[in-house]
Amino acid sequence: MGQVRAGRCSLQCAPPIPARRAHPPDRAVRRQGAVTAPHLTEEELLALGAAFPGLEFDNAECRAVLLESGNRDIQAAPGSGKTTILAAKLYLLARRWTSERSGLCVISHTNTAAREIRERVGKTPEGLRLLSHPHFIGTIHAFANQFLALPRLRSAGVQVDCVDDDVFAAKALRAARSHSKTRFWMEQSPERRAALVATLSFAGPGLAIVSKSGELPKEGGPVGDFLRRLKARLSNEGVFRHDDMLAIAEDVLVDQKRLPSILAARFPLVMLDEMQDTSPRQAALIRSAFGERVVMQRFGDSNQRIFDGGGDGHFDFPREPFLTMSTSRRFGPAIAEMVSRIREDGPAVVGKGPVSPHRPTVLVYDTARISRVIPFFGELVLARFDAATLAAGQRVRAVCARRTGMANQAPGRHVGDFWPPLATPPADAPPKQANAWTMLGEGPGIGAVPTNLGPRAERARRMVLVALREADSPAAVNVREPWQLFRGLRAREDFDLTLLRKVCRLMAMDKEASATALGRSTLVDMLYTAVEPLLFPGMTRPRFAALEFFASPAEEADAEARHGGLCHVTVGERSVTVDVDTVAMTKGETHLATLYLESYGLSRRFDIPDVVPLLAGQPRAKGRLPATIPLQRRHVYVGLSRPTDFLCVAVNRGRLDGDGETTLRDGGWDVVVVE
Ligand SMILES: Nc1ncnc2c1ncn2[C@@H]1O[C@H](COP(=O)(O)OP(=O)(O)OP(=O)(O)O)[C@@H](O)[C@H]1O
Repeated sequence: MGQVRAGRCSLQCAPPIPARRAHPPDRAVRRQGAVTAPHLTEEELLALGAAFPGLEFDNAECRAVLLESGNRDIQAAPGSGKTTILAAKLYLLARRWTSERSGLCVISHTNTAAREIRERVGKTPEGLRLLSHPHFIGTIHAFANQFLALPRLRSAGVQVDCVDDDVFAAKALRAARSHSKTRFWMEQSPERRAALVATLSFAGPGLAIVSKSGELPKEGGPVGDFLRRLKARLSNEGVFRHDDMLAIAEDVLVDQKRLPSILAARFPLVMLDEMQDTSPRQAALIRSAFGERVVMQRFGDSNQRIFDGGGDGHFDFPREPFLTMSTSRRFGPAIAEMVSRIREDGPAVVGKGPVSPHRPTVLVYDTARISRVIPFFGELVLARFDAATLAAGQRVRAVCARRTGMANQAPGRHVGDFWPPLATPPADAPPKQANAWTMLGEGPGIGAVPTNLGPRAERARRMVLVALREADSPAAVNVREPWQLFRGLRAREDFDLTLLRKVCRLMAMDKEASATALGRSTLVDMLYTAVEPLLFPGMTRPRFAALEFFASPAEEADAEARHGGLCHVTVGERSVTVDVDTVAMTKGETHLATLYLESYGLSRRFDIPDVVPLLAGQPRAKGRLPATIPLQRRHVYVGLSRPTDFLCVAVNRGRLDGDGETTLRDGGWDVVVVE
């Protein structure tokens, strides 16, 4: 079984940072312990004017954040420029950074946010330096993978093929169904037990094998033992769930006691973005990775917390005494007023962005007209903004808190009710598989050193191995590593490796080869020619090319899905595109105009009807709210705080009580009926 045993994972202790021999930790700590976060001065802030023309940094709250050099939380209102200030601060720090061994560590919650920071930082030559060693800008998962879990797995001899919940689920379910006792057990309660199998995971330090969807059958029985062996086998084949990597990272931290000193020397200053959506478990992981020795600055907005982390601990952001950025640069006073009414905590948002002449508007629709809601909003936008404003590139968006939900309620329950192309895919949609083009891509470690030919060549060889496995080639049976495959093939007299080597070299050297549909089909064709003698006779060229493994990469699928969210609205000669999506996918964005679509939440209430009195500026009801309500309201808060100029909210007429429209009008909203 290799390094991972059934029941418990016993990965060997690994030095956490691969360069350990070159920089023994103790020496590194002593030598690098002197590197501390630079203290920025008022004079240095003057450089921001030239580096970021058009932005202002003279606000007292902004300056306090820029000059802060200690451990501090920053609670920032929506649109207050927290991402902008973070990028400006990184630019100033980059100008002062001289160490080649220690770097800045910037950790965010989502890939989108990490990319946004990297793009902004990369706009200046000084900031560009932060995009490579010794600095790190990436997600929590990328950090945990790159510095904790992957080194541990590598030193235990486990090669990681993919970290993907869907791929894991597909493989686990396939294996479970081919084991007769487990298949019989699953048939007793198909949905629940399939979920148990699909989410087999490692848990906590110690790496116990559990399921995220309930209790596993006990060890000692045929099914319980099989499932534990299955998890161990998939791990040894290099297939993991995202959560596994966090658990492995936690495990490393428990038995590598010197790791926090090493990481603190490597990264004396750590900045955390989107802190509100970092789960308590992730926050604890970061805290124990760096210990108390680093300076840690955490940016976020507790009012925008829409991922609750599954209740895995106490949420401690912002910690007193924290700095505040309460002034929004995104919108003016009218939108700020509406956004403030719905906030959970803290002072009102001050709107210092552009003063818009367009009044916040409620769109009231009858159920029969629900499909008109988004086009109607597009028409209002066309009536309010000229062609030049629309062409300037700021987006027009319709957002909804819920992607799915089948409640027995009048439509308006989720985004698919308003925009059917975004309705959930059918439950029997095929599960995601390992993907050739993702494997050839740049990997999960945003912020890693630039990829060189070695790792790319290794990825190409691994891609060949997995392709052979997916094609059920006898040559891949019990072969775990690419070098084993190639050594075996070299020894065979009936197989000529020359062409296969050529294909691998092409995939490694020509990054663009897999970037287009034509390039990808050419590669698959060449690969087939090279490996044909290793395949079953029935595995014809078209069958090989049709393997799920060679499907278009995720980005293209995403792009197609995104296309499904676009609503083009034309009036006369002019048109506008309304881009429809969920709140979770649009957080952090700035729009010209935003339509917030009501939805039916986990609280078993509709979000907008539930907050009509608040939206109208009436005092909050006293008493405790059911636990799910604040989360639902925070979605409304995030959605309402996106636009610079025009804010709309859609609500079903049947859900507004008799006084609803009057209440909203009295509270400063225009109310328009959807025609
Ligand atoms: N210092 C500044 N001077 C002028 N405009 C600014 C400044 N900072 C931010 N802005 C503008 O305000 C808008 C919001 O900025 P940004 O996205 O950085 O805010 P944020 O606090 O990260 O938002 P959110 O919390 O809602 O995601 C952008 O249009 C940005 O250009």
